[in-house]
Amino acid sequence: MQKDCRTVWANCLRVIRSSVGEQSFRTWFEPIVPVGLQKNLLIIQVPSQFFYEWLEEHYVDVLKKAIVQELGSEGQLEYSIVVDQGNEQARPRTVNLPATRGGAPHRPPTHTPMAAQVRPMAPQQPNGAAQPAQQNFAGANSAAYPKRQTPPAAAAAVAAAAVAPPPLRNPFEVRAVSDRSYLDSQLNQNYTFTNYIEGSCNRLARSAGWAVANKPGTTSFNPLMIYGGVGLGKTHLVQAIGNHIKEHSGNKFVLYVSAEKFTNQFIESLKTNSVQDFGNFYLLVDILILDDVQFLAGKDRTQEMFFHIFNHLHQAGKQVIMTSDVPPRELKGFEERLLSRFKWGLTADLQSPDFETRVAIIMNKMQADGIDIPPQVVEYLAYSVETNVRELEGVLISLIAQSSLTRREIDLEMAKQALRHIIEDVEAEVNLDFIQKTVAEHFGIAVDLLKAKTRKKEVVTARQVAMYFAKEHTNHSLKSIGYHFGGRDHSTVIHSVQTVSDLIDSDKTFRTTIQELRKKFTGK
Ligand SMILES: Nc1ncnc2c1ncn2[C@@H]1O[C@H](COP(=O)(O)OP(=O)(O)OP(=O)(O)O)[C@@H](O)[C@H]1O
Repeated sequence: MQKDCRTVWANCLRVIRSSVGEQSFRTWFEPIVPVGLQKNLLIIQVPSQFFYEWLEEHYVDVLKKAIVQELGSEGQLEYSIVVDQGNEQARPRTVNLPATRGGAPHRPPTHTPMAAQVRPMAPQQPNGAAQPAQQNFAGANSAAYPKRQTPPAAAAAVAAAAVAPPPLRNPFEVRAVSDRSYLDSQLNQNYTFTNYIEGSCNRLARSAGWAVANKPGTTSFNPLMIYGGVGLGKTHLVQAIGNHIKEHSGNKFVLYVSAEKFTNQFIESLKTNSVQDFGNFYLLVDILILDDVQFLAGKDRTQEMFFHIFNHLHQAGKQVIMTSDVPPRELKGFEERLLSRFKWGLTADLQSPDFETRVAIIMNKMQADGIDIPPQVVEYLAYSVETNVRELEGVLISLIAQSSLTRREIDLEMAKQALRHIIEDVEAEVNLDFIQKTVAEHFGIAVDLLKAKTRKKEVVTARQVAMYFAKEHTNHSLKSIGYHFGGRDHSTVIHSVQTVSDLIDSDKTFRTTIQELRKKFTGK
């Protein structure tokens, strides 16, 4: 009697089931649909390119064994891969199967358009994106991750009685997870769009983030890559996106993970032979936020794993969001195929906040803590800490602590003290105060005169010299230097620096004065 493809595949499944674990069987073999049998060629349909690659990498021998048993040594297997028509970028390319390694030969995979497939268990998303394996994984045994969330109060009793799994001991402990609300997103709820101050430094990144937060996976910003220097708000922004999605599309599983944690978990899974659980777990995710992706540099195997996960999620219309300290083109130690994927969507940078944004950030933080500080203190802080929002926050925290310890109102003097302690390392020992004091002493004038309006010649010269050294020995911008010299603008600072440079060239006595002063700042 002529066999049909279903019977052949059912027999193959029996062989496979005896060779792989239950979890793997459900995850990797149950979703496969037999779609054709031509003599000794069995055609099976798999939900995605990733799925196909995974089978090839991990189960090729098991599949061969099953095919040979069922169709004889001439038996062949062909994969038909479901293609997401609505997402050309994600369209898998034809992949040639590796040369036969004994047993049944393979044929290259064919790619079945999503529309042509008949699979009730893999519904299409509204945007037409294929939703292949992931749906099935969610219902099947899956790898659970960090800690469970507390179920909402109303559901707590039912949950406790019905499913409540015991606390998970390790991140990838395998257990049935039919309710994904048990999975913790690892998001910090304090990071929101509301408290993320917008400025010209972050406008593009913020609006792209907002678009993604409202339509995850369906904009062309997939992946969304945010890059920028230390402490400029990358983590805040991507977590704000995650929190917004969680709040507005409750059933989506958002996961925030740092690249370092991802790497450590992956290494752990290698040690404990649970790489598949690791992979399975990440396939559950609807929105994956990977922070500090530069950490993956040079870590080939972790990159490879991330590559597969990325492909699968992207192809299934899931959103991927990443941060990096440099733009993708400057990332070193990455495989080209991964770098090229980073550039598929939108890359947006974060710059150091400008003065007005810094003022707004300070005001916002102070308001959130219910603290009032005089405008001139806000201005002083905003002028003094220019490059890094985290540092700015450090000064604020220190001010708040001091004010509550000493029961004093925050004033300019206290702000100066706080700055001295906190940004010492930025300016080293040579800070603006020291320069002003040293130069004033040298010229025999009071420090305050450097900041005053007077235009007496000896004061003007001393002021110009102090500005010159401030430019040479501190990290302050021209604008900030001007501010610390009585609120002068940056063109005055440029003019001062130029005047001093010219005098050094033309006036020997003046040159000696500068050399003496410089020794006090450099020790040489
Ligand atoms: N535009 C902003 N509005 C409000 N707060 C901000 C803004 N930018 C940064 N911050 C705050 O600055 C601090 C540092 O930000 P964050 O940790 O997001 O920086 P990062 O770029 O991820 O730093 P790193 O490079 O060290 O990972 C956070 O407390 C964050 O809330």
